[in-house]
Amino acid sequence: MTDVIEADGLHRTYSGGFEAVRGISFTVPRGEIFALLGTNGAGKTSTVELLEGLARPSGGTVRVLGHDPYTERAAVRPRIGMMLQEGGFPSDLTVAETVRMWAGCTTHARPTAEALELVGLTGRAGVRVKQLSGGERRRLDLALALLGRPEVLFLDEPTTGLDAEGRRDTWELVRRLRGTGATVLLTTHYLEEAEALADRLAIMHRGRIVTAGTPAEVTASRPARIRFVLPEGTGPERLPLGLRAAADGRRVEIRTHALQDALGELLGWAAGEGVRLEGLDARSASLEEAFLEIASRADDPPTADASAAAAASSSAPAASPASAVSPTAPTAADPEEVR
Ligand SMILES: Nc1ncnc2c1ncn2[C@@H]1O[C@H](COP(=O)(O)OP(=O)(O)OP(=O)(O)O)[C@@H](O)[C@H]1O
Repeated sequence: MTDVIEADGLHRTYSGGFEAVRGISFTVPRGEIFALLGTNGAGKTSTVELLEGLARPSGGTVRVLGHDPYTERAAVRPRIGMMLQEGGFPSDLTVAETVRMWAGCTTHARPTAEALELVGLTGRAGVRVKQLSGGERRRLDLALALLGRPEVLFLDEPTTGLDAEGRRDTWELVRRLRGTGATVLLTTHYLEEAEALADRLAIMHRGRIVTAGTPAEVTASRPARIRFVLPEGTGPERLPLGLRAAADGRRVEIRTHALQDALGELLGWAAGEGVRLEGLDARSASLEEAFLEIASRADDPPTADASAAAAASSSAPAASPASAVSPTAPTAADPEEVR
């Protein structure tokens, strides 16, 4: 499969010297949905803007559809769709007028009715933008991003502000677009969104990719968890040796990479001893746990990023130690950003 997005050792340093993106590398093949996750301020939007060609990296290279999206903008722009975190529309235009205005600047634009239908805004065509709800504005944003039938779609938090139904409609639409061969890179704060949609994902923290891979690969490295409460009079010391994990009084939590074995041992012991395990709950690791563990980390040394991400996904290599520079060491000067 051809890689339509290639980021190699990307850095972005803002004026003032703050390095928001610290040497990240990943590739996205054609027809894949790739999600960038991370805490607030992790550098997702800063990265997406580099991929969209809205800013020039201060280090490293970006290729979208084989071109540099910043220096070869004319070659890339007609083939990509962008949904920024905050779209700015003239608020007095109606929804349909907004789409028509945008269509005027788009090569081979979809008909207005088709674009509105895709995002479920047909019934709101005559409504002024200022009267739309936040979720409807997000959908209008999406309609504009889809107008030019893009081969590559960048969606920065596409479902923020949408209700549960709107979110699911958007997921369905994104899947349909993938079905037509589009490549989608999205950022999201919703872990279930990444889990439901993404073929692969990367979790960013403080400007670096800490882990990357399929949702299953990312969670596989985390231990599963068994929780239960022992009955009165049964102390955790009575548990089989291998299961005497972190116990807080009668409350027991066991973390294990062999869930079936541990659960089998526990249930066998409970049956043999006639012990009832209250509130027994066994679950595999979730993306949320992986995310929270990463989010709680202090600023890791760059080398830790490289090994973690490389282990998680060979196709999404992390920053090489050589390319990870000090956050206070900008490479050049520029009025708006250090390039
Ligand atoms: N123009 C700017 N000048 C200086 N610093 C900036 C600028 N834009 C963003 N930053 C900083 O860069 C860091 C990364 O911001 P970015 O918006 O890329 O993060 P994010 O992962 O998209 O966060 P969020 O989830 O909150 O949208 C933040 O610390 C932010 O304050």
